[in-house]
Amino acid sequence: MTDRAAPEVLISQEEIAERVEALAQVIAPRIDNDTVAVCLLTGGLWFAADLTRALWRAGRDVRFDALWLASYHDERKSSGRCEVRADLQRPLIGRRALVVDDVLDTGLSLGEAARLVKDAGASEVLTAVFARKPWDKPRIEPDFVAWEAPARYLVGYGLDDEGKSRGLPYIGAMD
Ligand SMILES: O=P(O)(O)OC[C@H]1O[C@H](OP(=O)(O)OP(=O)(O)O)[C@H](O)[C@@H]1O
Ligand SMILES: Nc1nc2[nH]cnc2c(=O)[nH]1
Repeated sequence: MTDRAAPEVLISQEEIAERVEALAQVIAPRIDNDTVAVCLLTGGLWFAADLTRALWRAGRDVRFDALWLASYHDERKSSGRCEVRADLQRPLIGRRALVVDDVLDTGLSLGEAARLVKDAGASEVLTAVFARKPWDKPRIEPDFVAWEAPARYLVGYGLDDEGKSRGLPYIGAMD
């Protein structure tokens, strides 16, 4: 196994948990139990798992679905294209959707997901990201943001370095 330099911790495991809990309190009044949480795979999995459980504590037992999109592959810069690797599994017609992802950078992935969800017939599309990076003109402004991140290459809490480090319980910077 090759040892790499540990990432610089930007937000701790404890602070992530606090922010997810606080965000669920803000989101809960805007959704109902018929809302479908749409997790963007792969990176959104960790935040979506925590957020849906925090929403349950806030009184909302949402439905769950996932959409697998890929844009960065193993690069640190967006390819500018968003590939749909797997589509939604459940009917969305007439239901409110809450699209959940780990990070908003250029906004290409979240914007594309919101469009796909709307095209699938959702009555309303809300979007939530854990981290928002300071991109000049993102393609979409998320409805809910847990943490304003710096313009650095983030890893942990779903964010990967060529597939590694998604399981770090904190978010760190690699650059
Ligand atoms: O706002 P953007 O510039 O589109 O960047 C954000 C997207 O980048 C990452 O996905 P990636 O394509 O790396 O796939 P992954 O979910 O498998 O990590 C991340 O999970 C977001 O979906
Ligand atoms: N791992 C990772 N993926 C991203 N996709 C968009 N921005 C980032 C980032 O900072 N880190």
